[in-house]
Amino acid sequence: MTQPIFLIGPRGCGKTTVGHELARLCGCECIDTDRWLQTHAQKSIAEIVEQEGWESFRARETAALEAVTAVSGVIATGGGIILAPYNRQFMREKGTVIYLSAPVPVLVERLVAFPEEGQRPTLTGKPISEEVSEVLAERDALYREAAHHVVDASLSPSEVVQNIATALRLACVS
Ligand SMILES: Nc1ncnc2c1ncn2[C@@H]1O[C@H](COP(=O)(O)OP(=O)(O)O)[C@@H](O)[C@H]1O
Ligand SMILES: O=C(O)C1=C[C@@H](OP(=O)(O)O)[C@@H](O)[C@H](O)C1
Ligand SMILES: [Mg+2]
Repeated sequence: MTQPIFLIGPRGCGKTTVGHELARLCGCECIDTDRWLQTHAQKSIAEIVEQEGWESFRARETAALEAVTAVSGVIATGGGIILAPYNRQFMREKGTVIYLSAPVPVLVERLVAFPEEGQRPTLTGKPISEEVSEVLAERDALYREAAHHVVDASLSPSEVVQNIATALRLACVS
C-alpha cells in the first residue's frame, strides 16, 4: 500500500475497531489520531477539552493528522476531523477516504455500551441519543464531501473490513 487509508465517521461507527482489523488484513500499521494526540499531550481528550477548550483540541487534532500521515497505512480519525475544511482537503489529497456510515440507533447502542468518557466528552450537553442525532445531521454532508467511498458500518467489524477491501479493489480496476 502506497497511500494511507483514512477512516472517517461519527463516534461509535467503528473507526478505531475496524481500522485495526483492516490494518491486520493489509499487513500494515493502524494509527489512531486520538490515541496519538493523547499520548503526545500526556492527557485524555476530556482533560484537554476541560483545560484548554474544544478549539485547542481541534488544533491538536489537525497536527496529529499531519504527523501520522507521514506514514502510510490505516489512519483511524476522530469523529470531528471533517469539521475543518483543511482536514477534509488534506485527507482527500493524501490518500483514500472511507466514510463508515451507520444509523443513529446503532451508534447510540454502541456508545451506551462503551461510553469511554475520557475520550468522548459531551459535544452538546444533551442526552446521548439527542446528541448523536443532532451531531450526525450537522456532519453527514461533510463526511460525504470528504469521502471517496461510503461503507455500511452497521455490520460486524469483519464484514465492514471486507466491504472496504471490495470498494478499494473495485476502485483499482475501474
Ligand atoms: N462493526 C461493529 N459491530 C459491533 N460493535 C462495534 C463495531 N465497531 C465498533 N464496535 C464497538 O463500538 C464501540 C465504539 O467503536 P470504536 O471503534 O471506538 O468507534 P469510533 O472509533 O468510530 O468512535 C467499541 O466498543 C467497539 O467494540
Ligand atoms: O465526534 C467528535 O467530535 C469527537 C470524536 C472522538 O473520536 P471517536 O469518533 O473515535 O469517538 C474524539 O475525537 C473527540 O471526543 C471528538
Ligand atoms: Mg475512535
